[in-house]
Parts: sequence; C-alpha cells; structure tokens
Amino acid sequence: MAQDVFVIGVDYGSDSVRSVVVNAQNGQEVASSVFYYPRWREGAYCDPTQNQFRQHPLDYIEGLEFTIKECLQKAGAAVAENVKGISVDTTGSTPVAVNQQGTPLALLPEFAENPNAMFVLWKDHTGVQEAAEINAHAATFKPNYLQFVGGIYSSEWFWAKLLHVLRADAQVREATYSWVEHCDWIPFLLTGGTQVEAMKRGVCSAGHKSLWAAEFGGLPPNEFFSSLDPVLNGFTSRLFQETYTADQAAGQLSPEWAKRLGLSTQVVVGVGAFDAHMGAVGGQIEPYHLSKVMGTSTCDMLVTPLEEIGDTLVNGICGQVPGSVIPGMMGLEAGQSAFGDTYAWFKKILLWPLQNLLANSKVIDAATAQALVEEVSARIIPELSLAADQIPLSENNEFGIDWFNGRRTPDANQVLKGALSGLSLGSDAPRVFRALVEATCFGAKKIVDRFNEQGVPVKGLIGLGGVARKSPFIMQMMADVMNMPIRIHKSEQTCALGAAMFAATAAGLYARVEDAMAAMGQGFDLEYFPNPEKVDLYAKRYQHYTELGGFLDRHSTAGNPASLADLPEVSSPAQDGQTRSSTSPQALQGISQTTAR
Ligand SMILES: Nc1ncnc2c1ncn2[C@@H]1O[C@H](COP(=O)(O)OP(=O)(O)O)[C@@H](O)[C@H]1O
Ligand SMILES: O=C(CO)[C@@H](O)[C@@H](O)COP(=O)(O)O
Repeated sequence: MAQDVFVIGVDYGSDSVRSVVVNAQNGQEVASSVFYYPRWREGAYCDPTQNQFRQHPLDYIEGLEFTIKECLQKAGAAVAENVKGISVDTTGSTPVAVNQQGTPLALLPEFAENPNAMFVLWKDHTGVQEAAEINAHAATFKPNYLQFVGGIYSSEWFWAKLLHVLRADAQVREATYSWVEHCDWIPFLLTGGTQVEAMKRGVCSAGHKSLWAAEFGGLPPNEFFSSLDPVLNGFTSRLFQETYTADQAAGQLSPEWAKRLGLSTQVVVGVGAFDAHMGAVGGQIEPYHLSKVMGTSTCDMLVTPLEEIGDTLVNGICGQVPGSVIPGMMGLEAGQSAFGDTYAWFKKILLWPLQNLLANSKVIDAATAQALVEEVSARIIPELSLAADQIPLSENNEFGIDWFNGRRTPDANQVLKGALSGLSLGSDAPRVFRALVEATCFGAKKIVDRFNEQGVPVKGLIGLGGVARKSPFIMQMMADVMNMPIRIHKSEQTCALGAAMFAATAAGLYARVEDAMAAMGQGFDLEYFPNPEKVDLYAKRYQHYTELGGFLDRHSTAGNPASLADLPEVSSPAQDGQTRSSTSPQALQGISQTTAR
C-alpha cells in the first residue's frame, strides 16, 4: 500500500451503533462516532416483563448514516477519498421479517408501528415455547440437525423467533416473504439490493443460528420444518443455500448510499457477521485462547485449526462453524445471556427511589432531581466495585446465580432465573453486588470447564468489551476464579476494529484476515494474574455455585411456559416411516446425541 488508505468498521451493539475510520496499514483509528438508537432508548416496542425486545430498522438506518458521516467529517476529505472498504457487524441472532424485495416490514407504512415487523433483538426470549418445540422435534429426526449448535436450540435464535412471529401475528405472516439477520441486511442495504434471493448470507449467522451446515448440504430440509409447524412449509426455499465468509465482498456501495455518505461507488462492502466474531478478530484471537467479549452479555469465542478439532463436537455451546470467525478455522461460540446486564439490573433496583420519588420532592426542584439521578446512576457501579473489593472473601459470603436473562451456555435454558442466597441482615449493597459479580465469573468458568471437559482445551483468556476495560475489580476476580491470567486488549472498539480488518480484507488490501490482524492489531496493555491466596477459596465457592445452580436447574420447569404439561404434542413422520411423539423430558431439556462430524 503506497499511499495511506482507509477502511470503515461499523459495529451495531444492543443500545448503539459505532463506526470507526481506520488506517488500513496500521489499524490506527482516525475518527469514531457513536449513535444511540432513539426509539430503543425510549423503550418503544419492548416489554421486558414478557422478554420482548424489538428494534426498529429506522434506528439502524439513521445510526448508519449519522456515524459514518460524522466520522468522515472529522477525518476530512482526503481520508474520505481514500476509503476502500466498509464492513459491518451486528448483534445476533437479530432477525426481521422482509418482503420479496428484502425490505423489513416495519419500513412499510402499514407495519411501521408493529413490533412483530421489526428486528427481534438477540435477547428477546418470546420464543421459549418455540425453542422447546424445536428441541423436542429435532430429537425425533436423523441426522441430528442440532449437532453443530451444541445440541440445544435456543429461543435467542433464528428459527424459534421466526416461528414465534409467524404464529403470533397473522398480518405479518401474510406479508413475510423471507427472514433475514441484521448482519446480512445492512450490507444488502448498502449495496442497493432489491431482491432478497440475491442477498449474500454470512456463514457466521447461518451456521451458529440458522442450522445451516455444509454437511447437511445447506439448511435442514423443508420436511423438518413443515412437520414442526405447517406455517413453516416452503420457507426454506425463500431463504438460502449458499453462505459466505466475512473476508468476501457482498458488493460495492450503491449510488444512493455513496451519495448519502459522501463516498465513491468503488467502496467495497464486506459480508457481515456477528459482533463477537468480528470482535474476536479485532482483539487478535489465537487458537485455543478464549476471546471473551464482556459487555451487556458475554460472547466467548474460540478458534482451532480444522484438522486439530476433527470430529470433536462440544455439547451445550452456541455452535461450531468452520469459517465463522477466521476463514479456514473452526469457530466455536459460547456465552452468558446477562453479564453487565446483571450489574445493570442491581443498579436499577438501587435507583428506584431516586427515579420515582425525587420528581415530586419537596426539597429539590425537578432539574436538580434529574441531575442527581444522572450523577448517581453513573457512579453506582464504579463505587460499588470499590466497596465490594474491600470485603474479605469467606466461604459464607452471599451467593448469586447469574441466570438473570436465562442461561445461554453451557446448555441453553432461557427459562432459568437468577438467584441470591446466603442473605442476612448484614447483606448490604456492596456485599450483594460482590455476590452478583462473583456469580457472573462462576458462569464464565462453567464455559471454560465445558470446553476443557469436551476435548477443546482453553489455553489462555483474552478480555474484550466494555466491562473488560472498565472494571479492574471484575477482571481480577475473573482471573482468581478461573485460576488463569487474562489479557486485556488495548482497543476500546475491538468489534468495530475487527469489522475494519474484514473490510480491508474484502477490499483486497490483505490476502487473509490473519494478515490484516497482524498489521492492524493494537495489542494488549493489561494482564490480570490469579491471586494464589484466593484461588482455593474461590474453588470451594464454585463448588457451592455448581450445587445451588444444579438445584435450581432441576426445579426450573415449575411455573414456566415451557413446562412439559404446557407443550402441545407434536407428531412428525420419523425417518423410519413410523410416527413418533416428539415431546419427551429429554427432548425438552435439549438432551441430544453426540454425533461425529
Ligand atoms: N464500571 C463498570 N463496571 C462493570 N460493568 C460496567 C461498568 N460500567 C458499565 N458496565 C456494564 O457494561 C455493560 C455495557 O457494556 P458495553 O460493552 O459498553 O456495551 P455492549 O454490550 O452493548 O456492547 C452494561 O451492562 C453495564 O452494566
Ligand atoms: O450473541 C451474540 C453473538 O452471537 C451477541 O450479538 C449478543 O450477545 C449481543 O452482544 P452485546 O453484549 O450487546 O455486545
């Protein structure tokens, strides 16, 4: 690269989208911009009591235009003229119903206010019933279509969400032609796509969430879905067969978007992938090092050479997909559905009186009350962390279970709930906070244990994301609980930087994403080492976490919508021609066979 050339990485998170313009030679950030989704921030289209979290496509479009334009304005015309590529990562599985032109239904006037016509955010769990049915149904089929997604289908994923929306809303069902992941739709939008069949679908979302596998010749057959529910009959023919790795081009910027953004139509748009997968690349993942993106949730990514993992399948994770992180390597994904969200929940509890009582205070005016709420809100977690760090660790400290948004891995079960135990009159806010942090670290250790137990050794830990950089308290506890050092990546924006590395590769500036990673990676600036004095005590407490979690897990179905009694019997023609009832306790719990790949 003779002259300076630039690439843009766009990272769609749960609350905001950020774009970065990066020098493609050395990865130096030239400009960045963040946009908080306005409709989402108001809580529109969501109902947390029902675990319904929907996002309007306009939040995404407005954020795309705003952040890229602001970046280019900051960077200057000389940079804008030399932008060669754009790549995008998003949360996932975050799919939407589209018409034949690939337009999300909420962009049509008749569906503009209908949450079922919007993106179903990864953490929306309205499809728990449908996920349970998919698990039960899959247990009656050969081959095991869940074998590459850890053996259990989650309500956070593509098919459970599709089935739920189709059942819940006849009007949306009538208008739905296809079903599209956020990470595939943005490149389609930027390249001016007009027919959904032509949309390039990324292998990352397809393999981890949509049951696509080369071994199946694509998606499972129509019969698998039509016998689950006739509303799915014929749906696979309107989805996809081919998938693409994120180092490939989806196309070039359309004339409309080139004009809107002030860029050339020569700019290459890369195939999209999930935030954590591109984040792992931005954070310089290496084989057998678990790359933990720690923010609202965690996504734990691991890569291995294909020939080394061979036929090994890891049960209870979010899947293993060749090329989902680095083309040519196996990408394995696990994670926790609530990590920072657990601390955010506790903060919300503590803020209740301030948010609800101060507005009509007799002592301070409304503006001061609002300012006070904002100040306290910003300080609660950092101050609690300092206070919690001072509490001596003992075997009998308060305990927590981290399943506040269900359990993603190991062994997805989104109907599980969080818990606190060992409370006494002395359990003050810092002590409860400490227990919650510890619970999230124990949940993280369960994932490492699962990889180790099932033949994929975790040889190192890499910390990425907001919590990794903001909280020395939590990262030190993570090292102590894991009894392993954890390196923290220097970049503030690893996901966006990873997207920029993929953009550089898709634009042909590098032959392989590994080359982009080596040239553009920003390195590590911190490392936490386990404190030998605490390791044994944490090991004892971890044992208790295992026992308490096991107890809650065994008693979890009572009162939950996915309990055995609530499930309809789904009959399906089995492969041997006999009809079997698909509802069994094992199927409900997602117990699956391990099948060699
Ligand atoms: N000082 C802090 N210590 C621990 N957690 C924090 C701190 N500040 C914010 N958080 C948590 O970080 C999470 C947001 O992480 P971030 O990486 O910024 O966002 P996202 O996951 O949407 O990409 C929130 O859930 C919040 O509770
Ligand atoms: O699940 C995935 C990727 O598979 C993530 O998109 C999801 O956890 C959202 O991550 P954030 O915590 O919002 O960064």
